[in-house]
Amino acid sequence: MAGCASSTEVGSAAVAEVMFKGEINEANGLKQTQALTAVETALGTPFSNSPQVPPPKPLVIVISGPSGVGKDAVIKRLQEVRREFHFVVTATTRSKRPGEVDGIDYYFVTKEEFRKLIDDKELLEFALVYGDYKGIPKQQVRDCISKGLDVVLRVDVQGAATIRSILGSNAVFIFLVAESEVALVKRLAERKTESIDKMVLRIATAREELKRLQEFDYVVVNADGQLEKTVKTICCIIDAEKARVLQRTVTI
Ligand SMILES: Nc1ncnc2c1ncn2[C@@H]1O[C@H](COP(=O)(O)OP(=O)(O)OP(=O)(O)O)[C@@H](O)[C@H]1O
Repeated sequence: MAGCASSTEVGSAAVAEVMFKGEINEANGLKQTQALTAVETALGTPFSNSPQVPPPKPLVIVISGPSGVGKDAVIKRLQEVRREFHFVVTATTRSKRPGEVDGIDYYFVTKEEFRKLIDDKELLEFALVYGDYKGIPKQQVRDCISKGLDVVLRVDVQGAATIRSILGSNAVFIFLVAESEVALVKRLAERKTESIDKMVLRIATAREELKRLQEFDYVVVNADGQLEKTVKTICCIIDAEKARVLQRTVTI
């Protein structure tokens, strides 16, 4: 009977078998360390203590969606719950507003500096917004990736398309939607930042943007009063991306 065998009576493989059947104890004289040595001997190589897989690669996560859907609100909350992420700071040519801090709210640059960034192809994407330029400097993303940090970008749907043309499937693209158009309108109205004309433009644009949903990897519904759930879903997506066998690799 296997339970009665001693280490001198059985071969290494048999000892291993005994051990894994849970039949080893001090009483039968076979110490666990001896058994493990026997397993190693049977295997022919020592047990390895190295991680079984390399650490996950840093991610570039692009959060997009129509105006008013809640991109800023979601990112603000994400910043609170996942402090290890780097939230890219946009460069802008507009002048600093009271309370804004250079390097935290925006990188405030001159039009000449911005033009040089465009000429040097050093922007992931840029847009002219009400006469001022806004863009995402590539260097910030490069610096984070080289330090192994995950990067979160917040862009409109057109901006996401531009980034996709540069990074392809190497970034993770998340499309935020409201639960309905009515909910989106209500959210924009409650924000009280839009005139009627601007609301018309934003909702008409949102309809067009929704048609581009297929270009994204994930869609997350940011339902009314459910900001926490939205952020939790995004965290789950990021965790799942970290567990992918084929990791995305960003090079820019
Ligand atoms: N889940 C939610 N439930 C209720 N209100 C929300 C939710 N998410 C965001 N909001 C509110 O909706 C309004 C629009 O959100 P936010 O400004 O974050 O949208 P945005 O997508 O960043 O818009 P834009 O692209 O125009 O800057 C804000 O007043 C915000 O507080």
